[in-house]
Amino acid sequence: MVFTSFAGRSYNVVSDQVKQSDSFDEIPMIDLSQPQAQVVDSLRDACTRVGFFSISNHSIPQSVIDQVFSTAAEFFSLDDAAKQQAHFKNGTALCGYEGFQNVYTDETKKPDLNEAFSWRYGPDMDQFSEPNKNIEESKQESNPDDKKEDFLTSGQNIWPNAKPEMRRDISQYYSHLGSMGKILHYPPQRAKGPDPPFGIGAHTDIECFTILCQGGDVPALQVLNPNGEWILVPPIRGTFVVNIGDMLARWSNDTFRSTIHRVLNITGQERYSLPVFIGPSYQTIIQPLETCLADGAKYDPIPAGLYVWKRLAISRLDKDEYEKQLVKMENHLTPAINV
Ligand SMILES: O=C(O)CCC(=O)C(=O)O
Ligand SMILES: [Fe+2]
Repeated sequence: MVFTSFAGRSYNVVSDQVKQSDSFDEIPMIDLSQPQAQVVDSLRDACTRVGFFSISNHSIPQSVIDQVFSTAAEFFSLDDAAKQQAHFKNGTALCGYEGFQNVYTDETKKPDLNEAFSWRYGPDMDQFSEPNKNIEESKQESNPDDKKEDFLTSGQNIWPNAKPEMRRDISQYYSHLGSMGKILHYPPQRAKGPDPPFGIGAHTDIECFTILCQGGDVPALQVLNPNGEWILVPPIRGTFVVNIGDMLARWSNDTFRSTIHRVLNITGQERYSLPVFIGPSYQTIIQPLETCLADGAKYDPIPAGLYVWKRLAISRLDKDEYEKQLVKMENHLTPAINV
């Protein structure tokens, strides 16, 4: 069976001929309190063989995690108008609220059965909006000639007016991490029948790596092993799941694996999760590292920001809007590749 992700990656070919030592049937757990050399060995194995691992003893207080999940559940239970006010189409950074079936993640373009809210971190992202100011006030204060309309490097987050404390709780959680964060809500879905929807369709992540917290005890995240079997990532309170994304796979010339995963919530319970996608500065050129070129470079250099923008925009904007914005984004980000 050949399985290409939305990114069209090729090593995600799966077959029943794979040697056992090259496959996996469970997600490794790495205890960060172990001696450093042991942690490094476990990381190397997990990143090169599996592309996914869980971490324990990470030192982020459980109370901060519980608080952000309770804020998330309250936000998703607001009425639709309150959530639409923070819709990503009201901003410039492709961040904000995404309703059910607004986005597709897998290559079949089947809409995802989740709603989500995402934001980015950066000193510029919130400079116009005090915690309780709404987006209209924020827009009036911004200078239209300013480069603030540029995507990614200096766009603005939008926060829902109906829940001002959401920004505080998310920022507190986020200050322990970095890059772009998201909260997702997956309703229970039907288990049987032809062509079932997915909470998130099969995909690989875009940035370098993802740190994901699964809320509650709702097993639904599945990872594809090289034998073509879907392996469950069990939710374990007090741990995070970490997975390699496509940028780090490109950077390491596929030494590190960016592994296909999906969400199927057939537990009958509501599920919430909180991924943070971590990458380099959006001006960085991602080019296979010299130490990983034994088989020749598999990828051309790309500017990180343009890569992220294209991957996000293709499943969120209609064709005309995508083409229109692409020109702007290429102008904004392409010079960096010639440096
Ligand atoms: O909700 C999850 O467990 C996974 C989310 C995910 O894969 C993503 O947002 O890229
Ligand atoms: Fe993902």
